[in-house]
Amino acid sequence: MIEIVGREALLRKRKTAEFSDEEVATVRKIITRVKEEGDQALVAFTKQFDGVKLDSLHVEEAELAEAVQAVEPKLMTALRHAAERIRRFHEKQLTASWIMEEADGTILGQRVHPLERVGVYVPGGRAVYPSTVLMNVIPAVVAGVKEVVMVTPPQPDGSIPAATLAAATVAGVNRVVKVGGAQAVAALAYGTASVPKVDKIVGPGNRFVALAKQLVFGEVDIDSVAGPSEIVVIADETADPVFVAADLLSQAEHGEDSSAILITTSADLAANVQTEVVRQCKRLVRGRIAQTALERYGAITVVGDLQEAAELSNQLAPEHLELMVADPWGLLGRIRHAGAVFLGPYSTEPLGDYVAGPNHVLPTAGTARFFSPLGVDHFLKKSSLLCYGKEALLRDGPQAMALAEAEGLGAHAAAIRVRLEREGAKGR
Ligand SMILES: NC(=O)c1ccc[n+]([C@@H]2O[C@H](COP(=O)([O-])OP(=O)(O)OC[C@H]3O[C@@H](n4cnc5c(N)ncnc54)[C@H](O)[C@@H]3O)[C@@H](O)[C@H]2O)c1
Ligand SMILES: N[C@H](CO)Cc1c[nH]c[nH+]1
Ligand SMILES: [Zn+2]
Repeated sequence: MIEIVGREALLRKRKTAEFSDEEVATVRKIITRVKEEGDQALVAFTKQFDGVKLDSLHVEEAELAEAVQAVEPKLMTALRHAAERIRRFHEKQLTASWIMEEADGTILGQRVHPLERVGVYVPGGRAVYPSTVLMNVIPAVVAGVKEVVMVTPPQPDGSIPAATLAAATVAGVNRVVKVGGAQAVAALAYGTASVPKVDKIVGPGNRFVALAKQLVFGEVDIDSVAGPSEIVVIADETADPVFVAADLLSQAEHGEDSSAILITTSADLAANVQTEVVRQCKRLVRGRIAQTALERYGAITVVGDLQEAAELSNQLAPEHLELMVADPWGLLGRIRHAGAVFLGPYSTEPLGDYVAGPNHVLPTAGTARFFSPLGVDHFLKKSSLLCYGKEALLRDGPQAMALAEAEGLGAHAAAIRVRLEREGAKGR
């Protein structure tokens, strides 16, 4: 079910952030209809794609309170435990405004402000993701965002899973709207009667969601491409095949479009993991999904040494990278592109998905080359601050005028010259 292939074949299985013309056309149509018809389009698409006809897209306060009562106490405890660890990690990311004062009294600086209203996409579809609610919302709350609007697709009975709503309450969401897919992204970008227009849309989702976010970028800001889940494991002969197989399956079970790759220096480990994956997959509730994902986007490859393994992994720039080798800290220095790196046999990826604290919304499809994990910074924006005095103007003004003249921008030069002349200094 998971093939052992050569390096070239493995690279051919690599997923990219590209979309087909057909996908682009579909999502453009959805966006245009939501822009033109507002809630009416949201209701129609929810009927078409989620199979439910809704009279109201709103989740009422009472539904949120009921959800907290409805979920098992064990789950509430886990949500609060995870929320606390996620909050603590993200508080370390806060950046403060700052100023620098020069000897002549010039003050320069940077002011940091939270965004005012953000939209958080929480995937629904085939799985329930309360952890994704925490991971998206807590950094926004830590940053000081005033209003967090959460969108998520309804289930066939029109409800939102209680665990998702309970997580929204724990995390501090202000409003929940029952709508998913590209239509939800369009609603957040342009605003409808039920969905307020936001400044930024964050959160993972399937290809329709990821593409819609890219298409509305510019109208609003977006975080990054966080699409179908991925894992790469680099393992040597010391790795336990049971652990490696379990971790590959942990991401493969997300969806038929997930990818799971093992790069190893040991042919024995490769064969053992292959057998182990088959054995463990049979026991999984979502085994069918994992199996399809592994057939499509899964692979094992044997390389000559760990340096080659690290280079191959850097080429893939995976969302999650596990280093199951004798000296993971030694290998870390060779890793340049990965959304999150897990070191050693006990740092299994699902700990990062749920409770460790770092964000699980990570760049996918090779975009870890340039995108970072979702974090507090995504919810902050900065303004620069400049305050000149007379002395500094006399020093810098002539230099600025020379540059303005080189650019042929006379009014720029004149704005400085009138001040220099007022001070009795020669404008040029
Ligand atoms: N990177 C992360 O942090 C992270 C976290 C959780 C989930 N995920 C990923 O998010 C994805 C969730 O996908 P999902 O599909 O389960 O849920 P989803 O909420 O992303 O998508 C469901 C929506 O897709 C739309 N849709 C479905 N088929 C369509 C079609 N043919 N045309 C137009 N729209 C259509 C529908 O509107 C539906 O509501 C998975 O790939 C999973 O791996 C990633
Ligand atoms: N592994 C996913 C990100 O790729 C996040 C997640 C949510 N729940 C379980 N896992
Ligand atoms: Zn996961």
